[in-house]
Amino acid sequence: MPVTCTNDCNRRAKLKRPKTAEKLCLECFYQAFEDEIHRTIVNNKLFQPGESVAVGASGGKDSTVLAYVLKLLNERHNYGINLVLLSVDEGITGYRDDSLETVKRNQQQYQLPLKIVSYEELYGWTMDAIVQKIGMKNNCTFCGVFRRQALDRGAMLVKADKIVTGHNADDVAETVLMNVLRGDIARLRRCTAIMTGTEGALPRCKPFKYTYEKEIVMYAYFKKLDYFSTECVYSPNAYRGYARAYLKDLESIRPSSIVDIIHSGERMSIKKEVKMPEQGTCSKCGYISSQSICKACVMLESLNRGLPKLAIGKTHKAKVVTICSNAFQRIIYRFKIFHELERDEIKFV
Ligand SMILES: Nc1ncnc2c1ncn2[C@@H]1O[C@H](COP(=O)(O)OP(=O)(O)OP(=O)(O)O)[C@@H](O)[C@H]1O
Repeated sequence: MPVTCTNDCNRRAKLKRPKTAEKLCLECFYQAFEDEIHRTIVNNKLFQPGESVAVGASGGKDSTVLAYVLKLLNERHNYGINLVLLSVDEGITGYRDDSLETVKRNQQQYQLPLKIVSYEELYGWTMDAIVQKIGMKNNCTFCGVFRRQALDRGAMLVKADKIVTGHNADDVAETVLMNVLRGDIARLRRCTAIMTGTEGALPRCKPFKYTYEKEIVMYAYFKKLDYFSTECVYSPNAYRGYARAYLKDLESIRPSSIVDIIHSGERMSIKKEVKMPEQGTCSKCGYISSQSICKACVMLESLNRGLPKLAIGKTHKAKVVTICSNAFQRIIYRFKIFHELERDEIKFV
């Protein structure tokens, strides 16, 4: 017998909501999904009218749904924000080049401006070249550090007031688990924040903090959104993979586990006597950093000196490398190029 929608709308249920187990028709699912994100945005005051918001657009399901839903909610609820798609081209052949094609199509479909920045122009290195130097192990560390900074640099180029990313509830819960397992108190405190970077850096927020990955996939599927679904060719990402597998097991037994872990992370308090890193700025590039030299500069220098492994692991080892070198000149040069780019009129693809 056909099941009717739990919302008493008399339509046939088409799916079971992963988060609540409600049996819903498509219309009620879309409404519930969009309303939840709207409530997250409003309750956490994520946007102010007139703001320019850069959507970190990788072409994957999360950021594609994010761009689509933000455009829709902005029009439906008059947030008054200006959305810009911002993509980082890490230089990964067979992965990012294809996904950027998806972002370019999204730009046409959603009629939003698009800015692409690349590791090559910012750092003089593509991920393909980095992997050739350091191999498959630890390359995600380089990529993550460079991407974080590249997104900020790109957002500054388009004069954005903040950045939004497609990190979803599963991502946040995995990160809580990983930080507990590593005893990383500083990151544990930061990772559940819906908005970070309010002290000095460009604010960065996660409107999908409470949105389940399974629901994002369902939404993209039923709405027939155009997204790219291949995994990065360089990211076995072992540690997160275990946290993810564990979380999926928990979710299958108790779907609320994901949001429960996020709430646990939010409620954990840190003893006053625990010393937390202090935010300052990098003495080389001026980017926000809790060390005198930011991680991106340390990594870049180690790459340029042909000693990339020194940038992985303990910071003091890496610092020794950065002190003595004419590679500093190369960094200055890179950032000079960057500032020249910055002065240029921004051209949207
Ligand atoms: N190359 C990139 N350019 C711009 N934004 C990016 C890029 N890579 C990641 N992001 C942003 O960071 C978020 C989380 O990235 P992650 O690598 O975890 O991918 P993901 O969970 O597969 O997300 P997606 O499905 O959007 O690719 C993305 O949703 C996106 O907003």
